Amino acid sequence: MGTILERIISEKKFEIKKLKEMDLDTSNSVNTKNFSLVTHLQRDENLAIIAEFKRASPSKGNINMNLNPALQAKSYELGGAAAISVLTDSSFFKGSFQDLKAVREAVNIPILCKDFIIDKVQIDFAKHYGASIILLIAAALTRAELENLFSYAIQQKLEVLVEVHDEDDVQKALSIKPRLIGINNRNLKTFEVNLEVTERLAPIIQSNDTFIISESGIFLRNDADRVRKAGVNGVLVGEALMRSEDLSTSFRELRVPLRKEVKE
Ligand SMILES: O=P(O)(O)OC[C@@H](O)[C@@H](O)c1c[nH]c2ccccc12
Repeated sequence: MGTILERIISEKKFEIKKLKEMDLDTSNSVNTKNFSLVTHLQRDENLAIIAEFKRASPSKGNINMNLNPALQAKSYELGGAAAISVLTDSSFFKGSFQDLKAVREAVNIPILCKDFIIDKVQIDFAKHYGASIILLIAAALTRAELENLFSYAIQQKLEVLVEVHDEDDVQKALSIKPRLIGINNRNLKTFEVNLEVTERLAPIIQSNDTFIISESGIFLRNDADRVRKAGVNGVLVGEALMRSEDLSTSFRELRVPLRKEVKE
């Protein structure tokens, strides 16, 4: 059986074979327009929100199967999202590259291709369908693989969010000096979610050149405040926004000021 992460990775190996058999017509690529999340984070005075389009997940089952990706993405942009994350994994999250493309055509902010990337061909597809940022999960890669995929993505002019969940991942991630590190509060082996993970790991990442994003399990202002205090620049939010019946209120709740002492 193995952990969910192991199961996903073995499914990816199979998908990668299929991607390699397809001929990507790069003359027909979606225009990525060079949007930069790093540039956004350098200027944002509030907690930045990466809003995720996530129809379903292995831990929660179906979250919201009725939403249109382009319309939801437009509402995220209007609500003040810094970037949009789109799940492209189909087997476990019911996403697709078509969702990514639909979102790219609907908004003018950076888009993160959310998938389990272990091969360059997935980076080519992410870029082709309009991603400006890709995710690399430290726990799914050796240090050498992480380094290779990271430099390949940078050559393709993509930004990279390196995801960590424990101290070993952090050491692996820091060795490649990424500009964006995501701390996943959800353990991809057990599904357990705990914001304490951000509180533990953010202080050991602190560096002027690296922006930190706290990922998963953020629903309320209290959660946003808690990770902001731990020193992060932004949050990645899926379920809370996919279930929200009033997105502008949800965004207002989560966009807490980065420095508490700044008062108007
Ligand atoms: O729906 P949540 O709890 O707000 O979580 C969003 C996001 O962090 C989560 O979808 C995620 C974080 N890292 C991942 C890696 C792969 C797939 C999904 C994820």
